[in-house]
Amino acid sequence: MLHVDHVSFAYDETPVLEDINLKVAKGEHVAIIGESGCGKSTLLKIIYGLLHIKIGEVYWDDNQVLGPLYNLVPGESYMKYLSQDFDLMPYTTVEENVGQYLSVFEPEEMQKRTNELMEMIEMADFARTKVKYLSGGQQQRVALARVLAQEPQILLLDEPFSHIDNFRKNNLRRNLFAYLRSKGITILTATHDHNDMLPFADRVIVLRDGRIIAKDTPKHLYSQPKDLYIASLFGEANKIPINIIKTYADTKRRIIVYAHEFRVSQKSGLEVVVKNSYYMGGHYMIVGTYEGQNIYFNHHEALEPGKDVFLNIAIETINQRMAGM
Ligand SMILES: Nc1ncnc2c1ncn2[C@@H]1O[C@H](COP(=O)(O)OP(=O)(O)OP(=O)(O)O)[C@@H](O)[C@H]1O
Repeated sequence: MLHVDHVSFAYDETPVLEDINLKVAKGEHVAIIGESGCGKSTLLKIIYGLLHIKIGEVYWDDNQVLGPLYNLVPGESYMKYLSQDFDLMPYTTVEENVGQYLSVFEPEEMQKRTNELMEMIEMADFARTKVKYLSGGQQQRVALARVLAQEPQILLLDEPFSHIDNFRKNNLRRNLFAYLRSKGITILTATHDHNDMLPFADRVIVLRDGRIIAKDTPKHLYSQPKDLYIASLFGEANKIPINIIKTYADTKRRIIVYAHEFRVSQKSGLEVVVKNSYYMGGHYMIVGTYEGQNIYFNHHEALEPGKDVFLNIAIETINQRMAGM
């Protein structure tokens, strides 16, 4: 088990992480999500032992992770960290990069594993290409295969798909996380893209300004977000008083409503004035206003700016959000 025990950290005077307490079981996949600058990379670097912490401790089972003051070579052997700068050997080939840490005493096995990993990242055709000639996305894929080749017990992934085009991303995510699960590797993925974690993570840690503000399953976090910050990690969302959507409700409590949960209604509901319509492919995202507050909702067609429309949501959605309050 990984145990981050009440860790606080600052690079200078400004606190970057405050009282981080986290346990991750063997084989578990935990996603760390939050806006840019909230401390995700810093947390992964601390877990890997790249930064010296004065407050708190990190353990993998009974081994304490010792920081750079104690380790000449950064990083722990049972752990691998895929950083945002890929740490590749630019003047050697894809194949050599992937196979670098595999045992040369079993050449056949080494070749088989290298091929398997190159297939997984869909780079077999580039086996003999020098890494410096690859695009950013291709290099990121090679970096992934390279850390996997080392079969760590725990893998720390920092924005692992940030440079990879959408065309490949979905397939790669599915292949990678299925592979890691089949090997029982514990995973921590830092991301701000919910697509990296909703289908794959067992649990999600939400960071805001260096603090953990939620720990939950992806499904629960999405369906009952505690606040607008959390909901906004999943897409456009609104926070509005229940009684302005359902006039009969005798509570001013505010609930989160995702843009796709609104239905445009002819006669009743929340009355908004349309400001803009944005084409999103399968729908339009409309920005309207209600008493000076922007309201985001989806609709199948664009709406004329200045038009008054009524928005409604299903009672089931209200009940679900109320249950989570
Ligand atoms: N080496 C450093 N020295 C000083 N401050 C730093 C250093 N690295 C990061 N920071 C600051 O620490 C805070 C957290 O940064 P961190 O990179 O951990 O955030 P993040 O959530 O991973 O962001 P992103 O999603 O953009 O990668 C930021 O305010 C950042 O400016």
